[in-house]
Amino acid sequence: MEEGSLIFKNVSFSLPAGGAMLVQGANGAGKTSLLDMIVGDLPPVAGRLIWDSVLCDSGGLQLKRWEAERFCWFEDPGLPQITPNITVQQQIELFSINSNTHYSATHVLKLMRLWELRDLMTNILSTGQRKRLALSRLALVARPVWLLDEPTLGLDTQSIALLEAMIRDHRQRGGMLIIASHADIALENAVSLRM
Ligand SMILES: Nc1ncnc2c1ncn2[C@@H]1O[C@H](COP(=O)(O)OP(=O)(O)OP(=O)(O)O)[C@@H](O)[C@H]1O
Repeated sequence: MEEGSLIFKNVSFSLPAGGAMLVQGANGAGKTSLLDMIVGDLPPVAGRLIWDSVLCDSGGLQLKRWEAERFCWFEDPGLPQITPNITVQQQIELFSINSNTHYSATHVLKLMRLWELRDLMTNILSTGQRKRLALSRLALVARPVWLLDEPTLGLDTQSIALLEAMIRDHRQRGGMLIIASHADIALENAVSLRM
């Protein structure tokens, strides 16, 4: 993209508590950029984001503060969230620090099929195993909005089913979800946004 060119326009959506939106579009359509905008990493040229009837201006700092409080950001491949040279269990415990989790570390290790791997160093995990470890942060950090960018890449069928179950649980608790994905993922009553 040349500097100053428009990636997308006329994008509008609203989400209620428990709502989900699936963002789809060709490579380069702007799906990741939209998620960056919501977080506040990328100020929009025009437009507005309203949260709980409060207008968020495009000040990145303000939205970054929101990110810390309100969002759980998961970006493929999720690897920056994984700390090298510690065990899987230690990583789960790190994710749990200062979190208001609904679950124990043991529960999440079992839930994410990481229990057998708990003493392995994060460096030697396979792609899908690392991805499952990164996704376990979703269960450990209770946030009202999940922003997921291609979360199923590298996951086997069983792990995708796990993710779908986590999403259902999150939504039943009133959590919201915005997901950019090229893959089919089971989402009941999801709003679809085509870019
Ligand atoms: N930091 C940046 N500076 C300049 N252009 C960028 C930057 N980040 C992304 N772009 C461009 O913005 C456009 C949208 O990129 P984006 O990553 O949002 O697309 P996407 O829909 O998520 O694509 P994909 O399906 O391939 O992941 C692309 O043309 C990309 O090259």
